[in-house]
Amino acid sequence: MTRPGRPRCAVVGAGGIGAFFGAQIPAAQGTVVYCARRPFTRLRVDSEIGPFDAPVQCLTDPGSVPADWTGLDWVFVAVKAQHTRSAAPWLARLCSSASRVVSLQNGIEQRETLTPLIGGARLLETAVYCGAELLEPGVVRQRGGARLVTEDVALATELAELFVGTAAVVVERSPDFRTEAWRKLMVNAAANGLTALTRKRMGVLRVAEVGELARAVMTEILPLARADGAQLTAEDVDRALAALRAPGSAEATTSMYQDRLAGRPTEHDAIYGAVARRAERLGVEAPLNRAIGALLTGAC
Ligand SMILES: NC(=O)C1=CN([C@@H]2O[C@H](COP(=O)(O)OP(=O)(O)OC[C@H]3O[C@@H](n4cnc5c(N)ncnc54)[C@H](OP(=O)(O)O)[C@@H]3O)[C@@H](O)[C@H]2O)C=CC1
Ligand SMILES: CC(C)(CO)C(=O)C(=O)O
Repeated sequence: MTRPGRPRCAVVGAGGIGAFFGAQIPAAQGTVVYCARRPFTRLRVDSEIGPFDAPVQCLTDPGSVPADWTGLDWVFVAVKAQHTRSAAPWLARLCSSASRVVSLQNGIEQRETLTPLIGGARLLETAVYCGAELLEPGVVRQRGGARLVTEDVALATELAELFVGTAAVVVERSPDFRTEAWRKLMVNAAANGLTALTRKRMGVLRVAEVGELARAVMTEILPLARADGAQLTAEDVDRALAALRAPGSAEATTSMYQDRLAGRPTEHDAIYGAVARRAERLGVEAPLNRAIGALLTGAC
């Protein structure tokens, strides 16, 4: 239930993104509990504005969620897509129709996946632009800006209010979230797989042949995105590629690169698998995206 006073928030998956955005909620705006696999007792974020510590309350067992927390005000989902099902017990304990759930996950299938797991809660999807990495439980390194693009709905306004007073987070409401979701998927399809497969940072896209491959991967997505109602054009590909290849991005990593380097499973199904499924459904070809997905499946 929504209680008087500060909203209560939970972050399910206290990794780079979950811990970073949880730490950005000012204490005056809400209390945050982290639902994690590995416990931590302090939360330190190292960002370009300097390191700061955030208050920590961490749980590692969904069974330990107090009964009166069901219907928590805000629940942020920040596990990798392949772990959403394993996080279902947290969502079952925390969510009711009174809750607001924010997906911070990459991909275009969050609504489909999360809706059956969140007890009728209102769901806000986001496209997350933020480079964050969990160095160890409770220690996050974040670089560059932190932007959440959402639908232009009342829930997004409430989300923006939660971050009032936090210069580090921008919540941008878009009148055309479908286009924004596909734009983000297109960026992920170009950047995540190619950095993960080459095991190189974003600067690898500045290699001419790799940059051309990234362009082809994104261009292949255009007709699919348009068949799905998104308004993306070749200029969007140009802009996205220019941003990915900017000299200032060369040292940036991607979440998939981080997982590949650490020997963890990668989130390829939420990116390339999603492209393949949508292509199948809409009768569009996507051989390059399928090939990258297949390579990552083999690599993991
Ligand atoms: N990192 C980035 O820069 C960006 C990431 N994203 C997206 O954000 C989402 C989160 O990514 P990111 O933060 O990088 O991922 P991380 O792997 O850093 O964090 C995910 C966290 O979820 C935890 N987890 C996994 N399963 C469970 C479970 N069943 N219950 C509780 N916790 C669990 C993991 O635990 P453990 O630590 O034990 O593995 C990990 O700490 C992804 O969808 C990603 O694509 C989007 C934009 C940028
Ligand atoms: C766009 C990018 C590369 C960083 O925000 C990302 O979404 C990721 O690392 O998964």
